[in-house]
Amino acid sequence: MKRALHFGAGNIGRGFIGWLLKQAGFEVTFADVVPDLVSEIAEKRSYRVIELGEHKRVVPVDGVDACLLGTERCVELAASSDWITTAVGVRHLGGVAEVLAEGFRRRMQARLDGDVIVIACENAVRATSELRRQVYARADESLAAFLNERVRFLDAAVDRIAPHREGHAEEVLDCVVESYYEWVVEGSPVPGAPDGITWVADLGPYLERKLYLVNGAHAAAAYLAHLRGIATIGEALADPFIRAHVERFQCEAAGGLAHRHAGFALADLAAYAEKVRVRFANPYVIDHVARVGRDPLRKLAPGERLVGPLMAAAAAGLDTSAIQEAVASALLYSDASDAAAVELQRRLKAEGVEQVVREVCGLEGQLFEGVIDAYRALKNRLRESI
Ligand SMILES: NC(=O)C1=CN([C@@H]2O[C@H](COP(=O)(O)OP(=O)(O)OC[C@H]3O[C@@H](n4cnc5c(N)ncnc54)[C@H](O)[C@@H]3O)[C@@H](O)[C@H]2O)C=CC1
Ligand SMILES: O=P(O)(O)OC[C@H]1O[C@](O)(CO)[C@@H](O)[C@@H]1O
Repeated sequence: MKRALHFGAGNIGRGFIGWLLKQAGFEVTFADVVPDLVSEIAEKRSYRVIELGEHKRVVPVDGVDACLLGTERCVELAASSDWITTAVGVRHLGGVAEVLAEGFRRRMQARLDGDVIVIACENAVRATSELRRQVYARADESLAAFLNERVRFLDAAVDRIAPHREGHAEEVLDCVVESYYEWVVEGSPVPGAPDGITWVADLGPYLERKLYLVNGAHAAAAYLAHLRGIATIGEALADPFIRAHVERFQCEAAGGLAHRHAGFALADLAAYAEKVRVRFANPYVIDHVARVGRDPLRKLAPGERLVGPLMAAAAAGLDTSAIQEAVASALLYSDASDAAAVELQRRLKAEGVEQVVREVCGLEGQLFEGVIDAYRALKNRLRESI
C-alpha cells in the first residue's frame, strides 16, 4: 500500500488533504506539533469529516495514524513515504523542511525504490517551491543530486473553506468543511494520485484566480465586517454595503486577471466570482471574521491576496478603488488575540501609515497615494461610525 505523510493535522489536513489521500487508498499518517492532537489521532485511529452544503454529509475517515514532528518515527516516515503533503501555515514550512532533509538523506542511503511526491497545500503563492528551497538549503551535493532525480516538488492551489466547528462538531477530531473543494496541482498526472486533483501545466493563473477572487474577496469582506462590528462572514455577506464592496473587489480583480492571463474570459471569471459569493454566504457555515482576517501582515504583503489583485487591476488600467479600500481596511484591522494584527497596529503607531504601506505592501506611486487616501477616508468615516 502506498504511504502518505501529511504535516499539519488541522482543518485542511484532516478535512481535505488527508481525507482525499485516504480515499485514494494511501496509508495516511499525520505529523503535528501538538502532542494532545497527535495522541488523540493515534489512539482513535479515525475521525469524521462533516461536510456542510445543502445536504449535510458525515464522512468517516478510518485507519489513520499520527506522530509528533521531528521524532524518530516522523523522520522514518519522511524517508519511506511515497507522498508528502503539508497544511501547516506557510511560516511553519522550515520545521517540515528540517525533517524532510533528514528523511530524504536516509532514503538515499537506504537506496529505496520509487519517486517521492511533495506538495505543500498552503494558501500562498508557490508554497511547494518555498519548501523545496528550504529542503535544498539543508542538502549537500549528493543529497541535492538525489532530490533532483527522485523527488518531485509540485506546486498547488487548494480551496476548501474549513470554518469554525461550532454547531456541527461533536467529537474532538471532527472537522467541519464546506462541501466544495478544489485541489489543482502543477505537473503531469501521477499514477495512483487522489481522484480529486486537477492537473495543470501552468498553475500561475489558477493560483491567482483562487488567491484574488476567493481569498482576496474573503479578506475584503472580513476586514470591512470587522470595522462594522460584524463577527461572521455569513452576516457580512447579508449586509448590502459589504456585499457590494466584495462584488466590486472581485470585479476589479477579475479585470486584472483577464488582462494578465489570455486563457481567462471575463464572463467565466464573473461566474466563478459569483459562485464564490454563494460559498461565502452558505447558511450552514459559520465562519468567523477573525479566522478569515487572521495574520493581516502576511495578507498585506506584495503578491498576496490584496496587493496582488491591486497590481493586476492597475496594470490593466482599471479602476482599483474597491481593492484600495480593502487594503485600507486591512490596515485598520485590530485583534488583541492575533499577534500579527497587534504588530501591525504597533507599527502603524510607531512608524506611521506611509512607512507601513511602503514596507509591508511594497507600494509606491499612484497606488501608494490611493491606499493612503482610502485609509484616511476610512479612518474619518470610522470616527463618524461607517
Ligand atoms: N482553513 C481553510 O479554509 C484553508 C486553509 N488553507 C491553508 O492550509 C494551511 C493550514 O490551515 P488550517 O488547516 O486552516 O490551519 P489549522 O491551524 O487548523 O491547522 C494547522 C495545523 O498545523 C500544525 N502545525 C503547525 N506547524 C507545524 C509543523 N511545523 N509541522 C507539523 N504540523 C504543524 C498545527 O498544530 C495545526 O494542527 C494554511 O496555510 C492555510 O492558509 C488552505 C485552504 C483552506
Ligand atoms: O488561511 P489563511 O491564509 O489565513 O486565509 C484564510 C483563507 O483561506 C481559506 O480558509 C481557504 O482558502 C479561506 O476560507 C480564507 O479566505
